[in-house]
Amino acid sequence: MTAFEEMGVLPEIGKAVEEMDWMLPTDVQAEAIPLILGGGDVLMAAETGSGKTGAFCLPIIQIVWETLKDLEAGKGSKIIAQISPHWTLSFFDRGSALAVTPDGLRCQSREQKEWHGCRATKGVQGKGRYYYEATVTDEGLCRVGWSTQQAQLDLGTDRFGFGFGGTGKKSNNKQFDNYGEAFGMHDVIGCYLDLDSGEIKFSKNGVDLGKAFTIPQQLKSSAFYPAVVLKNAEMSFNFGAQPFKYNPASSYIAVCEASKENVKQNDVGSGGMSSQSKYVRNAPQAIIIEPSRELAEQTYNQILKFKKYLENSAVRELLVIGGINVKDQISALNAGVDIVVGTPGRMEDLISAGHLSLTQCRFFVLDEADGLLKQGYTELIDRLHRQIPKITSDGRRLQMIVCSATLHAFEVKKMAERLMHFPTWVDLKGEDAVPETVHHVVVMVDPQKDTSWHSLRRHVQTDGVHAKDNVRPGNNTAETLSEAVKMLKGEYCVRAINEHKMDRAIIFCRTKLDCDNLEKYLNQVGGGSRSHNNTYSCVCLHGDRKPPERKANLERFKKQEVKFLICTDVAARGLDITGLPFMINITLPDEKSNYVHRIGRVGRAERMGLAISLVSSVPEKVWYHGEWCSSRGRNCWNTRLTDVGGCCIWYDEPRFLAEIEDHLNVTIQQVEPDIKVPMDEFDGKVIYGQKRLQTGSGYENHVTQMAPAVHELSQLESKAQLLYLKRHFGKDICNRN
Ligand SMILES: Nc1ncnc2c1ncn2[C@@H]1O[C@H](COP(=O)(O)OP(=O)(O)OP(=O)(O)O)[C@@H](O)[C@H]1O
Repeated sequence: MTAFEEMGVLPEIGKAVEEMDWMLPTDVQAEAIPLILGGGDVLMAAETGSGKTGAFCLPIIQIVWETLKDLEAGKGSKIIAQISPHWTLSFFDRGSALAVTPDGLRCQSREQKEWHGCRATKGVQGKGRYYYEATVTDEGLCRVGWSTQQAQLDLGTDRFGFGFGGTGKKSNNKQFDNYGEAFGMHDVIGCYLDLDSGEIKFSKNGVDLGKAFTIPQQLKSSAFYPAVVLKNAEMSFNFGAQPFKYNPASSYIAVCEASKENVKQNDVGSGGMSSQSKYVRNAPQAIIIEPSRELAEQTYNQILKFKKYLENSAVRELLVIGGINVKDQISALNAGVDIVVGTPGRMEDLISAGHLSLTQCRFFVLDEADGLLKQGYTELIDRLHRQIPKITSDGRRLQMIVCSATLHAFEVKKMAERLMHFPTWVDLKGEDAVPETVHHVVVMVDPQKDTSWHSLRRHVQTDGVHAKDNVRPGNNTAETLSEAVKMLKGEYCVRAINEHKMDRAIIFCRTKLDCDNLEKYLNQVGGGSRSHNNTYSCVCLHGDRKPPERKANLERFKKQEVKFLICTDVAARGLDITGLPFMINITLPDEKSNYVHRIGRVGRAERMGLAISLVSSVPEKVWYHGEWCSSRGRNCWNTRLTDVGGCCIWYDEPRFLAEIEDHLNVTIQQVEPDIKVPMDEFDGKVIYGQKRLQTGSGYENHVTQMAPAVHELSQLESKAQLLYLKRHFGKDICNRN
């Protein structure tokens, strides 16, 4: 049995995971997998590269697969069998978008355009006077009442159903007439059925609204079932097992107290699901939202690996991102899909056009949740969440899973309060932490001390911010020093590469233009982009590159066809490049959590990594194109500052460095401009990109180090014992010793 199986993971999934060389679950996996398998909402805050993707994908695949197997075998939820002897809403005799809680006493539909209904598991016939209560528990449209088994679930639209709706209308056979008064949130509707006189009536909050219907002669011998129909609404039911909020008139009894000979079982469901609650093809069980295309694709690929040994590979997954033909995605959705992984924009397009349905969704996953919220997707997430039924079609509760290495953001906590139910935090290190496998250092770039920029014959093309300024060596204006920093950073980048003999590194720049300029420069110093011996071969990954190019560039870097990947923060989160040893920050991010994510591209899966950040000691003037910039930066030459209508700001890296240090509660080690990293500063010799060398147990060294302390401790112990003996037995015993 694999370690994963011991946590309850299916053997087929355990086998696939073992094949990936995952022998033991990581800490976050060990905590989160059982919680998700157990049905909980989980907030996962664990450091970069700690295996969060597996922690949510594995249990989701397992539950989705088990549900599919149950459906195939014609089984409903296991919960149903336990509660069927009682009066509840039926799990089977219901519309496809209507969900029922496991106790069968509350139902909900989030479908906005159609009505979805449900009947109770039992009805009454023959004689007697019966009563039950229905309470409105969420805003929306609802109708309650009684119907026979022949009636459609859309109560009141044929002659077999008798309903009372929230707008103050009674309805039977599509005849809607004014009755009583309107009702809404928190109102309790009493539903009366008098089989002796053949009458149906209702009450609102205990007030009798008078006769609503006379039961036609031809239906008198039929069984009548409590029935409800909802449009984006929720109601809870009391058939009499609990005390009623408003007791009925004395001649009426709770419907659940009807004598046996008057009770008729609802026969829909004994043989499986009703035609109305059958599986909907384009309604997946899991929706996983990722902040970037690359990350969505990566998660999708992991799912493919995990499900490899599941029988017939029954679980169908779909990648929903821009850059892929939407028609193909629509036809894949129509063919049937169980797990959808994608970016928010394309996901919402497909949902709002009706191609992707949320009615069967039971897992709503937000990977890199703080990133999604910071990108402005709060409303979209809330909107999608509103559309997902909170109680799933087989009676289970919607599970929401939220994760990131930097989850302790205010907006995440607010969202959790708003959308999640009793979530469990899996938070192994507290506030955002950097993995021990990541060595991170900063190099100050000081153009006043390092004047080598005066005489550079060749340098990286700068972003042009100072094109109209009088910048030249010897003129120590802020603009000149800023331009000097830009030139020096190109040099320091090459120096870092050379010093550490880097043949693989991810390099982060602040803007797309900076990436393009650095790409050109590295290719130039390396001997040209087409040269086979290009020592600085590189590619770019940023938002201005077309999706196929982004994908191809990432692939080339992963396959080690090129040495360097130059990117903006679009690649800061989640990207997993096996054994990546080095990372360079040309400029620090202004968002401190992004520092954690960027440096977390190295030091993953227990391999060591070195992250070097270049930090300018003086302010650097940089582009900042906001919404006010009509071209959003393209060919923009407005070098005035933003506060006077321009598109530039002064970037203060020492301040950002201080903020990052404060946030992480560490002082990041500074190294000299030669970028030599003294190994002893960390923990002995490491080879970046590889797992820490296992030099035995490490105890030999440990014993030598501990020896003086142990000796001192033993002396103290003997002193303490002597003192004790003196106190209790006087001098004699001590002298005898
Ligand atoms: N149990 C395990 N044993 C060995 N390797 C694992 C295990 N779980 C995950 N990994 C590997 O660890 C690496 C990082 O995993 P993953 O990408 O899920 O990290 P993450 O926590 O999501 O990081 P980030 O916060 O950067 O997104 C991957 O290469 C993955 O294959």
